[in-house]
Amino acid sequence: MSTDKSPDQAAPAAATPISRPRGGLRPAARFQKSPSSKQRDVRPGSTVLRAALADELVAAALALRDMLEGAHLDEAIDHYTHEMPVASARAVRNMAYDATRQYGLLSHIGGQLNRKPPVPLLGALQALGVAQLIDARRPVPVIIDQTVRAVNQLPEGVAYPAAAGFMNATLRRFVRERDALIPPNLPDEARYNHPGWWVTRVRQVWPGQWEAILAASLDRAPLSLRANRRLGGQDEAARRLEAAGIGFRRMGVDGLVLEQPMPVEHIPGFAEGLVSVQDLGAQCAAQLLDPQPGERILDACAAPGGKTAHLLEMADCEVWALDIDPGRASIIMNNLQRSRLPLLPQSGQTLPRGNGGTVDAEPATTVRAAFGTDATMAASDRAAGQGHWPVAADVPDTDDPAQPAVTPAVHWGARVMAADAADPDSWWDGQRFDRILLDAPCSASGIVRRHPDVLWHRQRRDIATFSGTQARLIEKLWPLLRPGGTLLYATCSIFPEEGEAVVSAFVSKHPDCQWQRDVRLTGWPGWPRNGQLLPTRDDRHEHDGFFYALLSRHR
Ligand SMILES: C[S@@+](CC[C@H](N)C(=O)[O-])C[C@H]1O[C@@H](n2cnc3c(N)ncnc32)[C@H](O)[C@@H]1O
Repeated sequence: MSTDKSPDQAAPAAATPISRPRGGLRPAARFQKSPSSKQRDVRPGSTVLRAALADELVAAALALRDMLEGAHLDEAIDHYTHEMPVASARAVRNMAYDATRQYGLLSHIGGQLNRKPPVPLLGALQALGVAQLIDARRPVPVIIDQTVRAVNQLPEGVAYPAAAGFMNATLRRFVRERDALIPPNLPDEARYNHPGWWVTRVRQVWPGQWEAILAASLDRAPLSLRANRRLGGQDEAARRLEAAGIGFRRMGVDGLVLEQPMPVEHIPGFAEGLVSVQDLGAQCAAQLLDPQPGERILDACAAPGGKTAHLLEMADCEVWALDIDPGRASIIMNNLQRSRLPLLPQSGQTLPRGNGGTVDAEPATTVRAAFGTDATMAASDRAAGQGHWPVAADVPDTDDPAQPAVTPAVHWGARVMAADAADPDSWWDGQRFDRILLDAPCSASGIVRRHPDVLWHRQRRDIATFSGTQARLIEKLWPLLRPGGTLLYATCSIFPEEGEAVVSAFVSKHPDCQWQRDVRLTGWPGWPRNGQLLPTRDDRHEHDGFFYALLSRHR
């Protein structure tokens, strides 16, 4: 995890199914071309605290350009800032996030300023310059000067000979004609900084709340924490924060919201797993599913494992944590390790152990087929460069007198697998689950305030594609639930096509399924009966957008 996240974006990347960079990221900016940075060492650990604004603008423009071409914004920013001083990397992150949050307006202004569209990188730099000029606190001459200097640092082949003049002229024109370029009657995309189809759809489906939803989605999300109940819970986390002089509010049963975001490495107890970063709306999942000791639970789409960890913090249960993406499955293990939660050995696997030896797991069963060769814990261990995984069956050497007695049989923890939840034949052992969490892949339209790039990656037709995948997953997983068991269907979407519609269609076809609408959650007096949490800045219920439906299977 990067250590240079800005206060705005201190949280590690949340679970988000937004698209991968298309064709990989571009080469890093050539900071050595900058006249200012030529004379200074701007690498981390050097005495230089900040690169020139022109350098920061180049890095932000590269990241914005890549984001518009399909890259994850966070990944792009990390890529272009890893050699920058921490303060500059933070400034780049803030500039790139701010520009992404107002890209509807910036692209509208660009359309007015430019006779023909500039090459994408020059257009991204212009958008960043305009974003800086829109902010009335910024000194206009410095912004224009540094943005023009930044043009001269763009990689060869991007900036044509007159590009600096073009940038200078268009930024000055923006300053002169600002009011005419930002009239009150802007088109929806520019006015609400969401794609036009998105605005139309939210207006249709949430007629009373649509403007509040769009506004809340453009907010900077606060840093919300989940306290680990096994390590002292909310009381202990609160005590540690108070001792460090960090302002916070307690929210719900396990939640704490910091007054000021900060890099996660600075949060007391984060490294030891006392707290994890998780939105308050996401914290509802484990509470709704209500795991009980001794139960066998399936977390079907689990990476990066926030909800898996919460389930295990709540009860001594066995959680099968699946994710189709082996790389993301290994992140589940990292997160469980940090939270001091045990991994159960996979069938047929040999796991590394704390004292450098190995633990032989039980003989191979059908579960073994779930793993590709790259997805075993040992392989993930190597990839992640970790020393060892905490294993519930962490058997000490019996010939070492310093070691305690042999650990009794494993009875709770996570079995992490890289597997397709929609293909149970490839991983399921035939024993039904007591509870299933289906946190299905979705549009991520509820978590825009944390991932504003989702706005510019999604297309209208994607919503129907996600609905189809969600319907398929719930159909495939229902038979794995024991009679009397409970399935929690969840998405981080605000579109009913991915929530209410998927569940209604499913319930209507399955007489053994009952939708439990009268759910009460401790700490949530206004829990919505339709299970749809909408993104809100309300102090009492501060959260992202989620949809939850609790389904019970008749005996
Ligand atoms: C919304 S995220 C899950 C977030 C996670 N539950 C958490 O709280 O940290 C959806 C995940 O589903 C995974 N996924 C998508 N299709 C899948 C499938 N067919 N089987 C298993 N996992 C899948 C994606 O790789 C992604 O990590």
